[in-house]
Amino acid sequence: MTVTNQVVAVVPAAGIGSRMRCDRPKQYLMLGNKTILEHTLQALISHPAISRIVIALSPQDKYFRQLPVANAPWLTVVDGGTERADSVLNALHTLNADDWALVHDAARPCLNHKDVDTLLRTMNHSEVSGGILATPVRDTMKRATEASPETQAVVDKTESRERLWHALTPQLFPAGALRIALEKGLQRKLAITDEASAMEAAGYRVALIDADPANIKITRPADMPLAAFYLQQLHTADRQD
Ligand SMILES: Nc1ccn([C@@H]2O[C@H](COP(=O)(O)OP(=O)(O)OP(=O)(O)O)[C@@H](O)[C@H]2O)c(=O)n1
Ligand SMILES: C[C@](O)(CO)[C@H](O)COP(=O)(O)O
Repeated sequence: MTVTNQVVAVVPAAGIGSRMRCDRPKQYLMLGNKTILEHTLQALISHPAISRIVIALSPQDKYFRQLPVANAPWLTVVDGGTERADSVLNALHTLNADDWALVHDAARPCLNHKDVDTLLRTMNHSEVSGGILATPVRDTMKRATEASPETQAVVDKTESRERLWHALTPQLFPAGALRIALEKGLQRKLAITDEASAMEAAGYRVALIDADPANIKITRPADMPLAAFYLQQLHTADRQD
């Protein structure tokens, strides 16, 4: 794959944010003077390698059209699907097969450009088919026993954290190969929770890029003050660069 092929950002933003337990989908919660989604879109479109973003929105989304970015010329909107993978697949149908798809969660606004630069360099590595931002696990990992929501969770066993990483986003793959891998993974009813899992199931090698753990996915209420802090740190660093 050559670097002249276009890099298109794909942003799955059709979730309801149930774990955030708030009055709107979490991507529309405010962080400072913008919504989480606006911060994420800005982090992507301000990178020099990204000229277009395809965003997947819920067909019932009533918030997005109120945002100034809704009419951006570099933005294509598609319908999201039942699962995140369905939303990504719908977006991929608007890309050329030889585009590079840089898939990034709407719920991850604290993305820094240095990590994107490192990820883009995997496009030139012949021994992998793409790559993902990731961070090594730091804590001891416990597997719980089967339990009902009412019972106290107890440890079944301690899992080895040897070579164990948290997968983050963006995840970068050739759009054509990713589309086929996602279609096959969904047909096989595999648990496709990120793009890499579909590519792995299709037999591809995926690079792990050791990235800034500040690139958190805002999932639960406790993530909001942390994301606000990391965004402030990012903007301070940008002003100093
Ligand atoms: N059918 C879906 C489900 C999720 N997403 C997006 O995928 C990203 C990561 O998903 P997650 O953090 O799980 O978001 P939600 O599904 O909204 O959260 P929850 O699981 O708490 O409902 C989010 O930007 C979300 O908007 C999507 O585009 N389409
Ligand atoms: C894609 C992802 O952010 C990588 O960690 C994660 O799999 C999304 O999972 P979710 O359950 O859809 O939030």
